[in-house]
Amino acid sequence: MAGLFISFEGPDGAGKTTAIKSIVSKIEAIDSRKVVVTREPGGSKIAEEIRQIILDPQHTEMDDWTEALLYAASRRQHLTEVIKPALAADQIVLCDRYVDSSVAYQGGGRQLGTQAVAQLNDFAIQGVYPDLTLYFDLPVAVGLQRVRKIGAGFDRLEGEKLAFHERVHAAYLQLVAANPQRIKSVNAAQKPDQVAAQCFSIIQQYLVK
Ligand SMILES: Nc1ncnc2c1ncn2[C@@H]1O[C@H](COP(=O)(O)OP(=O)(O)OP(=O)(O)O)[C@@H](O)[C@H]1O
Ligand SMILES: Cc1cn([C@H]2C[C@H](O)[C@@H](COP(=O)(O)O)O2)c(=O)[nH]c1=O
Repeated sequence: MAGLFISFEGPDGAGKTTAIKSIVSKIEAIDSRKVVVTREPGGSKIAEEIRQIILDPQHTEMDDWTEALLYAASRRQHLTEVIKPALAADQIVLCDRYVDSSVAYQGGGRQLGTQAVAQLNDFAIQGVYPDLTLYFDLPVAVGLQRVRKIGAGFDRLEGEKLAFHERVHAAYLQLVAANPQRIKSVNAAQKPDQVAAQCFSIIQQYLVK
């Protein structure tokens, strides 16, 4: 498949969305391909509807495997409707979270097992992995503090206890160590413009000038 697929990963409040916004124009300045910004869970009508179900803080009774399956279903729909067509059209896809989030949050955080959740997602993604994944490295408590400051309240996942988020963090670090070719760490504790600059210096190596 042509195109360039980049995912952004990390704990809640790590600054992924903020960085993606400022990276788009930097990419467009040197690569003529169309840049598509999207996110998971979500990114298409059906996938966004699944997102609402998953993140609703009132859905306290949701079974952990149901949660994992819903993330995978949302991913499958998004991949089919948005990511694959964009890559086939030789576009650049910047995706705020993708399959590594499921491995870290459901595999690690929910303790369903990182291998089991990766296998579940194999059905959804059929081998479509990002060319590059930027991992936003930040202590869990700092990210949650940033989210708290926004004042919009926590969604169902953000509202989990600290131990859950620490397990997510540990699973991410394992993913980073196991996939050095694909996943590159970014220091997300820097100022927003420094974070964006570090992301872009990595992405630049994948662009067509
Ligand atoms: N480098 C930074 N330093 C301090 N604050 C930041 C930084 N980057 C983003 N923020 C702020 O932290 C909050 C969360 O940022 P953002 O939404 O970009 O994170 P995110 O990784 O997309 O979070 P989530 O995964 O929870 O959606 C926002 O209020 C944003 O303004
Ligand atoms: C894709 C994906 C996401 N999550 C979690 C991570 C976050 O807590 C929320 C999504 O909210 P965001 O503000 O858009 O980052 O969902 C997950 O647990 N598993 C996944 O596969």
